[in-house]
Amino acid sequence: MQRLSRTSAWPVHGRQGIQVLEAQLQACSPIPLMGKAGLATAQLALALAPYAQRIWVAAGPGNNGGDGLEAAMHLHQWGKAVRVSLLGKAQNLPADAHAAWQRAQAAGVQINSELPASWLEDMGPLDLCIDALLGMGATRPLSCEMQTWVQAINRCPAPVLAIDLPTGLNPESGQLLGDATDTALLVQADHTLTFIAAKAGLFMGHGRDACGQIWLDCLGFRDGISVPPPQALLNDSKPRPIKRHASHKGSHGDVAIIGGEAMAAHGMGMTGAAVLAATAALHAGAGRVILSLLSGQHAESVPPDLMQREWQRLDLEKLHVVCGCGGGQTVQSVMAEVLRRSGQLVLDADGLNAVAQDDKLQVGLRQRTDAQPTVITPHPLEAARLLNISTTEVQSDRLKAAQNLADQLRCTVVLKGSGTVIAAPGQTPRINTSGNGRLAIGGTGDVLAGLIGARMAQGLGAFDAACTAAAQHGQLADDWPPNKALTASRLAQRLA
Ligand SMILES: NC(=O)C1=CN([C@@H]2O[C@H](COP(=O)(O)OP(=O)(O)OC[C@H]3O[C@@H](n4cnc5c(N)ncnc54)[C@H](OP(=O)(O)O)[C@@H]3O)[C@@H](O)[C@H]2O)[C@@H](O)CC1
Ligand SMILES: [K+]
Repeated sequence: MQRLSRTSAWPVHGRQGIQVLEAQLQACSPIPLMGKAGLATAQLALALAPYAQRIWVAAGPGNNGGDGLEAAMHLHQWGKAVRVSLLGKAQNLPADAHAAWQRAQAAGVQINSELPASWLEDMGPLDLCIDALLGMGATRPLSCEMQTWVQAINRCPAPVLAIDLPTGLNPESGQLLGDATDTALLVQADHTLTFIAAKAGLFMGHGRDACGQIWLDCLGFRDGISVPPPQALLNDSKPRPIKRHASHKGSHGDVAIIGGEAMAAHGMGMTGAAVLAATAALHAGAGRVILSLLSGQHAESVPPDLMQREWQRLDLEKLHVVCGCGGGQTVQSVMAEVLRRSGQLVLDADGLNAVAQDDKLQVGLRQRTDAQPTVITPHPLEAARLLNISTTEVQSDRLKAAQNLADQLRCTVVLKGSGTVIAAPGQTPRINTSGNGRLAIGGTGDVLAGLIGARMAQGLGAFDAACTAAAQHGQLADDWPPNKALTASRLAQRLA
């Protein structure tokens, strides 16, 4: 068993991949995998809460419940006061889970079909709750009874350990089951012990909030098991590019930021977005950073390190261009030329909206050559516009949406949001695991675009630059002092 960390590119598998692995693991295991899963759960429970005496296991009607029954048996045998609430009838449990129920009963575990309220008084306050209601078999909206049980777990003041995944979570998308929107219908776990392989839903959407610390037990994985291609890899953190002594400003690339129209349609000046992207590129170590405001004006009060130049005077072929940031409608008029001429390109925000609205620009993006790598950084709504689907469809399969976009537009895609996905043609997508809700403020996307531009300028390929930048951007937010406000400008200035 291991704590999933950010230092390794863990493979992520969907239902089918897990089933393929499961069958092979079971074939070479002398005991049912459920026995291993239950023992691992009990061991983790003991390690997390060594002094816990009173433990409640909420067990569901399938094999996830079976894992819970196995865990309950071990914890009972180790001297804990364990109560199991079983949702459903024991005779309806699948075979392995039924066998686990029989073993737990024979060992003397107290199993009933009620929620704790009625029996808690004679037991005293709970020390730990184990969520074994639903796992990989969760495919439909929560039944009313299941909803009540989920809410009971969430009311429980004790820490919660979820088995395989928190109940209520769609294991593949990270959304709530059945497209529910009320997060009260999702177990909020402190720890999640997942089996066989990491699942995408744990790292995306609501999964990021609901899982707590994620642990993985591969249930006896060994050499010789044939592993299907993963759906994705977790985006491991990477070292920053090293700047050699024997280098000069020209060695670290020139980034140009094109954006910031004078007065956007809604009446607000948008130069700030471009300045943020430029500041990010500067602090991330690009050799030179040029700010080209579409307002045609020179911005006052920007760092003196930034050069300012009209976009028409830029040598686009030689530059790492970041285009879009606050460009409003004005950016539309420059897009064709930017797409055709820019050496390397990051497209963000208004640049993407311009592409979404204009088929010719989409053709222009697709026609960029291999020598003109491009990264686009849509949030879910921008991705939906580009794919001509709804935001809900994007969010229900973020991996697929990012990959479709990458294949259609022949570029690297950074699909932002909870569990940023990085995809490119011919690459296994990455799911970024750093970052948190403090990044959900205006301007942080501009900072990310500027950072990607800087990493490309320093010599990373488009996909690597996107992966490195996403990891670093999120990590900065994770390391941010809790009592200090995180703003986009501060974020840009903390880059290195
Ligand atoms: N197989 C193995 O080798 C191993 C499996 N392992 C463990 O098994 C787990 C997968 O088990 P699983 O496939 O039995 O699914 P599980 O999540 O328990 O749920 C199925 C039950 O729930 C019900 N149900 C579904 N949705 C519902 C809803 N919304 N609201 C209410 N009810 C709902 C569903 O009813 P149905 O939809 O069929 O009517 C059915 O009765 C996996 O996550 C891991 O923990 C480990 O031990 C390792 C080895
Ligand atoms: K569970």
